[in-house]
Amino acid sequence: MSTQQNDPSQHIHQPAQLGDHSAAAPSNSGVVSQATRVSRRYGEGAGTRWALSDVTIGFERGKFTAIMGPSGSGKSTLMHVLAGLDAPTRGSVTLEGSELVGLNDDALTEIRRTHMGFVFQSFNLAPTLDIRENIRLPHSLSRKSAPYDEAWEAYLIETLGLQPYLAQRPSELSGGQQQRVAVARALVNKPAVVFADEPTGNLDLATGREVLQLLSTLSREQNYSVIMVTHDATAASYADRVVFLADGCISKDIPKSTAATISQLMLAEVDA
Ligand SMILES: Nc1ncnc2c1ncn2[C@@H]1O[C@H](COP(=O)(O)OP(=O)(O)OP(=O)(O)O)[C@@H](O)[C@H]1O
Repeated sequence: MSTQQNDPSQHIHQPAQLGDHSAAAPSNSGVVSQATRVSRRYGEGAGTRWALSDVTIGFERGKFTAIMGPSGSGKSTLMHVLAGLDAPTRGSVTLEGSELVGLNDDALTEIRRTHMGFVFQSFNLAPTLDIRENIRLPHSLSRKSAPYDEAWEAYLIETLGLQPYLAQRPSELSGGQQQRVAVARALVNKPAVVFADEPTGNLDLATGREVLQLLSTLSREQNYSVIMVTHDATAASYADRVVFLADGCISKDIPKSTAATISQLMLAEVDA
């Protein structure tokens, strides 16, 4: 991997402010999550590292995108910035046309609970809650005044095959079962976007495929966007689009491809 860094400070760009969506996709477009000229710097002086350098990318509703790239290329930073978990040094990040940059932590937390879902490699279920309580957690924690959609919960439980486990604790379930609970929890508030960080990393091959198939089918059916960070070319082959990062920049952006093609492109990135 090249250590050459693209210094985005050469670009003069003022981030859009709250209510000013001039730099963002309009909310009625197909783009649900958008980063515009986003840079993220870590450290100062000689130790400066640009984890992201002037990245512009939009993610469409109903589309499943995989983000790939060598270790240290900026995948997690991009996902964290898109989810409002990390603030960019420069640039604009919008969700459904609304600016996230500049919002305080409480506002970002509420947006994450009501408009985003998260699926992690390590499942991250609450160990003391039973499965039904875990599925309902994003709704219980949010200030959302909308009534809980029992029919939607029932659909998720049925589709994900969770009925037999509802009264159990996460530790009593297998990894695959726990990840299906995490998928239900991620979808319970009908998010605009689901962020998945290596969602199959702790699953066997068959269970991993099942989880990816569910994420992909549900995103199409329910019209939410999935943004998945992965090192696994097979997992990325379930996506409608594969974006490659290298040294904090987007190096390739391709439509749905086979695992073999994605592997070859990944190898080319590592060798570059
Ligand atoms: N909190 C931090 N402090 C300092 N540098 C950081 C921090 N987080 C990330 N970086 C640096 O930013 C760059 C991008 O990191 P990032 O975690 O986004 O890469 P990644 O592609 O997700 O890597 P991996 O595949 O290994 O998880 C790396 O050089 C990393 O060392």
